[in-house]
Amino acid sequence: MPAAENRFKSALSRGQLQIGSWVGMADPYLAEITATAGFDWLLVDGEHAPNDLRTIMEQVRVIQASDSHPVVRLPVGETWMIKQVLDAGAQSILIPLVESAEQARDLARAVQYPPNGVRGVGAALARSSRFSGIPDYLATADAQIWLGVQVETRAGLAALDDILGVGRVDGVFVGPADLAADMGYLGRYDVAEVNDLILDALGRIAAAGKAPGILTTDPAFAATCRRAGARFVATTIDVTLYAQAIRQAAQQSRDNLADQT
Ligand SMILES: O=C(O)C(=O)C[C@H](O)[C@@H](O)CO
Repeated sequence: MPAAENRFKSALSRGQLQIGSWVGMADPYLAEITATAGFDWLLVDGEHAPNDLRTIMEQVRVIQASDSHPVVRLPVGETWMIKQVLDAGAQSILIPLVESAEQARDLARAVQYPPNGVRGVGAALARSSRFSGIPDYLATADAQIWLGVQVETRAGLAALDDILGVGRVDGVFVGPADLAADMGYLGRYDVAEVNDLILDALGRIAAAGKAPGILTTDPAFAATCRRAGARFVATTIDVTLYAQAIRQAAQQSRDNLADQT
């Protein structure tokens, strides 16, 4: 029996649009609720949400039991961290702040077993192999891992063509918040100069045969990114969605009941 098919990777390689949401609540119960929403993929955020290996694994587990696919974003592309989340059963990972082909090549090695890579061999006792329940795991795991890298600085964009030349990189996510900050527009998402660079990058990524990705909660910009070639598109962040909704609910209740005495 081989490693489970990575449906996100298969869909992207067929050119299919994958619509996703950020999952930053750092809680499996809430991830399970989000996994009922019908997104193609959910980003379990280990970079900016207060997650550790166990909370990531628990969220991966509940999302894998749904029709959505978990993508784990690590805080940094360390080989040992990548090994741990892959052993915990993640098949898709996204690594922030990649600025060179050398860095991308290191990541490519980290997601593969020898001789192609350096992933440590311990799956026999890990969730990834169903605790040795997948006899062909070691021989088939590499092919089902999806590696995405984030290009989100001017240095990263300058190295984009080199990064795209790294065969084992499957997708490139352009990070609008970090790119804007790097360009001197901290906290701004409406700067034409930044958006033009994002759209240009998405087109170059698509032209290189890789999956281009983006996160934007602006529907009009999401549509523009899609037209520029974006294939994995996150349109929602659970934390901000909840924060807005609960604040609005509180205000509406206050407005409704204020004059009723
Ligand atoms: O640069 C970006 O944009 C991202 O990398 C995504 C953010 O980290 C996301 O958490 C929203 O701010």
